Amino acid sequence: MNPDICRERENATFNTETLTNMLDGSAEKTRRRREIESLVINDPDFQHDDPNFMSRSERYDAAVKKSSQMIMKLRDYGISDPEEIYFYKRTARRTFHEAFGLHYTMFLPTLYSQCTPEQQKKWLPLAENFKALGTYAQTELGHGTHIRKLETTATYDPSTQEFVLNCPTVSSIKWWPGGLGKTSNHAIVLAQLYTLGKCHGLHAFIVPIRCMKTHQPLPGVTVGDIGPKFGFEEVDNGYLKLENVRIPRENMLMKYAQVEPDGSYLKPPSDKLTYGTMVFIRAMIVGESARALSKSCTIAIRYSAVRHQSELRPGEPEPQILDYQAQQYKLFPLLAAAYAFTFVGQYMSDTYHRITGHINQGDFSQLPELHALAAGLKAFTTWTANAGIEVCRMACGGHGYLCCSGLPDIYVTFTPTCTYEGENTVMMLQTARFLVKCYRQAREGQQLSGTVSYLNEQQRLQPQPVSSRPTVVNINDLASLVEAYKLRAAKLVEVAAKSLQGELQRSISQEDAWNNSSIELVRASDAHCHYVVVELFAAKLSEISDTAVHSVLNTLALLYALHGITLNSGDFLQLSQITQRIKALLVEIRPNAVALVDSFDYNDEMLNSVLGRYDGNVYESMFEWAKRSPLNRTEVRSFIIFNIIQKK
Ligand SMILES: CCCCCCC/C=C/C(=O)SCCNC(=O)CCNC(=O)[C@H](O)C(C)(C)COP(=O)(O)OP(=O)(O)OC[C@H]1O[C@@H](n2cnc3c(N)ncnc32)[C@H](O)[C@@H]1OP(=O)(O)O
Ligand SMILES: Cc1cc2nc3c(=O)[nH]c(=O)nc-3n(C[C@H](O)[C@H](O)[C@H](O)COP(=O)(O)OP(=O)(O)OC[C@H]3O[C@@H](n4cnc5c(N)ncnc54)[C@H](O)[C@@H]3O)c2cc1C
Repeated sequence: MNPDICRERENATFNTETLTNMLDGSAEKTRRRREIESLVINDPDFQHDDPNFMSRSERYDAAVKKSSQMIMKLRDYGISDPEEIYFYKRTARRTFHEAFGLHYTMFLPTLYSQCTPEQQKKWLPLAENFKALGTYAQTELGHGTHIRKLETTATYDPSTQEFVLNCPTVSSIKWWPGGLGKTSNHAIVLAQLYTLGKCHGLHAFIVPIRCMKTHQPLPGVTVGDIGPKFGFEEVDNGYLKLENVRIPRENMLMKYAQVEPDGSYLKPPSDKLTYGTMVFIRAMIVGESARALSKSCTIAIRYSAVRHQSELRPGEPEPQILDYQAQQYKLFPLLAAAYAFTFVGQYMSDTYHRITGHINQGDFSQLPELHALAAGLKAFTTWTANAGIEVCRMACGGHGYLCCSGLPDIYVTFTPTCTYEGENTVMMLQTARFLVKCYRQAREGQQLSGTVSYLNEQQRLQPQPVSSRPTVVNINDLASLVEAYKLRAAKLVEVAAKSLQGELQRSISQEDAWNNSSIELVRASDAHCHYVVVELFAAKLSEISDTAVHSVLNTLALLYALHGITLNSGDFLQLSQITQRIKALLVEIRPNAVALVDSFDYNDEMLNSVLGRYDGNVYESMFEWAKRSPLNRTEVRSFIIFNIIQKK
């Protein structure tokens, strides 16, 4: 064990196992999680070489094999709890997505949430036993964001009680769905529903695309892989062109909307229920932001504890780079954000399941807030985590750029979260749409609830414009900082609403007014989400009984809140002493930095990083890794070429 990393662990002021148990929910949950992870770690089938030594085709084939193995093994172990399956899979797939990922994350959830009981009776056994292997095909070449303009059609033929699926133009070809290119034999296809000559907008259909026996594309189906991407190498994101493909009427997902045998259309309680799967994934992505950022912080902080470089004081030995204030200022706010997002991810998941429970009972009243919260937090946390992963990579110097550091793979796998499941700017504008509506309701005296109730509070307490009020902040008191974020959010929502109002008074259209206020609208959503994150971080602290853990997390929460103020100082009164306070907090966190990342409890296999190894023996393992590179399998590779060049 590297002596530096040993010393770091000896200097910690809290018990990492206590914090790990808190993050898991209990000591028993930690035990069980580790037990499941050890099933993968000790399984020779999952001991393979670094995918970075493989070609794309090899990586895809290996991913399909791994997905298949995981299915068999989970069955053999009798593991069926979704959370335990997740622990098993994330250990086996390490940093990468799995080939069957879309089947689990979108195809199955859509069947669960949008099929009638009869349809579930038919399709769930097929899908849960992987006879029907599916994806979620919504995006087209011409449209990803603006789904009301998707062009694929599903036209009902009452004479045969079938839908005829068509991609009428090149721009209507389905493009991007994960697992579509080579893996799936079915797809949930989002298409414009036409019946009795009328268009009823976007609906979901189960479309067989490959023969369940031969896996050959079915008649009228052109399907394939869209080619190499920035990452996601294990996933065959694909294209799908449908030409007069007929499916039975029963293949339209009819839990909410129905087409009768004669073609008559029964509309849903809300036309946004078709969008439900997207809300689910957005909510889950918040937790993915926490995991990607916490993994990156684990790697960068452990490496920074063992890396010695340069000179702090002349004549002294080279210090650990973690002792540089600049290195701490890079990494510790990200470590704080990783903890914040871990708690927000738990809150988002709980909120999603609570509200969808009400929706399943027919209460749709909280759907707008769920949509706004999932959209905003997905955008807010992925933007922060995406940038943070790059900061962690660069904080590791040259070795951070090696694939064996794990950071390039974390980055290229994570970065599309800023785009898929709702491009982040578009999502922030969706949240803004909800905030402006709530602001106007508060102005009219309506009582708001949930995460926007502060808009009432500000109106009631101080009717004068929010922006005119002084921001007095006690920088050592988290509650005071939460109030500052609340005031900032209220102020920026008011600024955005007033910008809209001002545009409208110039008698331009609602749409142009909206577009001309987009900068303020996005900033208002960002401020709202930032307040929600700070507020939830503070609320979590009140649940922590262990004083040592409470103290270190309180320090992190103060750092997160104060650092956020410096990043947005234009929105807060720039409090000059904040920078000094931040410096003091960095010093406070320094002895606990490694223990704090240890508490995330990522085993080396899952971390997949030579720099972030638990034992800190970085250089030896880097050298061993490099020697396994395919280019080093022969001592001489292109001698012939050199020979030719030398002869000229
Ligand atoms: C965890 C790891 C997973 C890895 C795999 C992930 C693979 C990736 C998969 C994908 O990317 S699937 C495709 C994802 N695509 C999108 O997310 C498309 C984004 N675009 C949209 O969602 C919509 O086009 C829009 C931007 C929301 C606009 O929709 P629309 O034009 O219909 O709405 P508006 O006119 O803006 O608003 C109307 C009204 O509807 C409400 N609303 C919009 N969306 C939803 C929703 N999902 N749920 C509930 N309500 C919604 C919106 O708030 C408006 O309400 P009011 O203000 O009128 O009350
Ligand atoms: C790795 C990956 C996996 C994917 N997997 C799937 C999948 O499984 N299934 C599936 O259906 N799709 C999938 N997608 C597609 C994904 O959902 C879309 O790419 C995403 O919704 C963004 O849409 P777009 O590509 O049309 O971007 P665009 O909307 O064209 O974005 C381009 C720019 O336009 C801006 N813009 C667009 N509309 C507005 C507006 N109203 N106001 C302001 N600015 C705007 C955006 O902010 C952005 O800056 C995947 C994509 C990726 C990268």
